[in-house]
Amino acid sequence: MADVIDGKKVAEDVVGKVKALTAALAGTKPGLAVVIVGEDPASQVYVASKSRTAKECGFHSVQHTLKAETSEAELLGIIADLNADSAIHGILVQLPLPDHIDAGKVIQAIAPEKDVDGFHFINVGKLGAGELETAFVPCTPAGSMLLIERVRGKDLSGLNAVVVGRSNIVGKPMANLLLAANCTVTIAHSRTKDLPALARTADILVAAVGRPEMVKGDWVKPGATVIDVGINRIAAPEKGEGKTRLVGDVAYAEAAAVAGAITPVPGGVGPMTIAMLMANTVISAYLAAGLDRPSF
Ligand SMILES: NC(=O)C1=CN([C@@H]2O[C@H](COP(=O)(O)OP(=O)(O)OC[C@H]3O[C@@H](n4cnc5c(N)ncnc54)[C@H](OP(=O)(O)O)[C@@H]3O)[C@@H](O)[C@H]2O)C=CC1
Ligand SMILES: Nc1nc(=O)c2c([nH]1)NC[C@@H]1CN(c3ccc(C(=O)N[C@@H](CCC(=O)O)C(=O)O)cc3)C=[N+]21
Repeated sequence: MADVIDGKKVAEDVVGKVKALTAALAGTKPGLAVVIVGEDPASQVYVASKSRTAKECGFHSVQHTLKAETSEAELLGIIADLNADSAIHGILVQLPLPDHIDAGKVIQAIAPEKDVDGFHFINVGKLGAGELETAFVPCTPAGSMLLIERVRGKDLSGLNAVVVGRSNIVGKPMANLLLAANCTVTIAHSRTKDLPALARTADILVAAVGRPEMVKGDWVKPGATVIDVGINRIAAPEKGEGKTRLVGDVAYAEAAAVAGAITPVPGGVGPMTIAMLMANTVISAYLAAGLDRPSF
């Protein structure tokens, strides 16, 4: 049976480090602004969790909850204000945005030095160029890398990594991080041929697809490290009528019988995403104060 990678525990370690760095930052508090447009209930849960963790870290935390009808111009105005506010070191605009707002335009309006999501082209470019020392790396892939390092150590040289999914938020930055760590990386997507056979070549298999339990046990190489990024809410009639539960993109029980180590859902990558947002924000505050960049 695979070792279960305890993302909650590793996230607590990261948050503990953020707290200590915050306490050591004389004079200023790291400031995080989270902007949410509309009332998507899942988004509300994540945003509440981000604000709670930010307060726990000792941050100055502000949340802008805007009506679903908010115009793009209004949102861009708020971002301009946050860009200019010296008490704010990190700005996160919760995605997805309503259809009448151009999400790309909004993301590129965030000052790159406050882009703690790592979605601005400046940060995307730095990651692509391997400039990890100065980039903000997207939180989910950054957190996934810390989990992989906990299992395999920091030296991932020569390992075969397969990333299933090529989104700008997860798949592509994940692949770039694994490449920077000297893995041999393959990115798979909806047009990939014989995905099960490709997945079986992976020493490190990352699933970021958004399809409940798609990755089966016989897709997993014995002993592989499996990182399940997927968060899917599905019906759970066994828990009662109308009840739901969270599952990943990996058929957990089957995969755990074969893998060397695996992340659960919930309690795997999800908590790491929030922890790395705090890490990026404290990094931003240190840089703004002219201090050395802390590492995680
Ligand atoms: N734990 C966390 O903190 C986070 C979790 N998530 C979760 O991760 C998952 C992925 O998110 P995200 O990257 O934003 O999703 P996207 O929908 O943006 O991307 C999904 C990717 O999966 C690929 N794909 C879809 N179907 C298949 C298939 N049948 N076979 C192979 N590849 C396929 C798509 O391919 P193509 O490009 O060809 O369409 C695409 O590249 C979701 O469940 C999301 O909820 C996301 C962010 C944070
Ligand atoms: N600009 C932006 N940045 C994001 O990072 C971002 C976003 N938009 N939009 C939505 C996705 C999703 N996301 C998650 C964060 C934490 C959990 C998390 O903590 N999950 C818990 C379970 C939570 C539950 O029970 O619902 C877990 O996996 O254990 C999940 C998903 C960040 N995202």
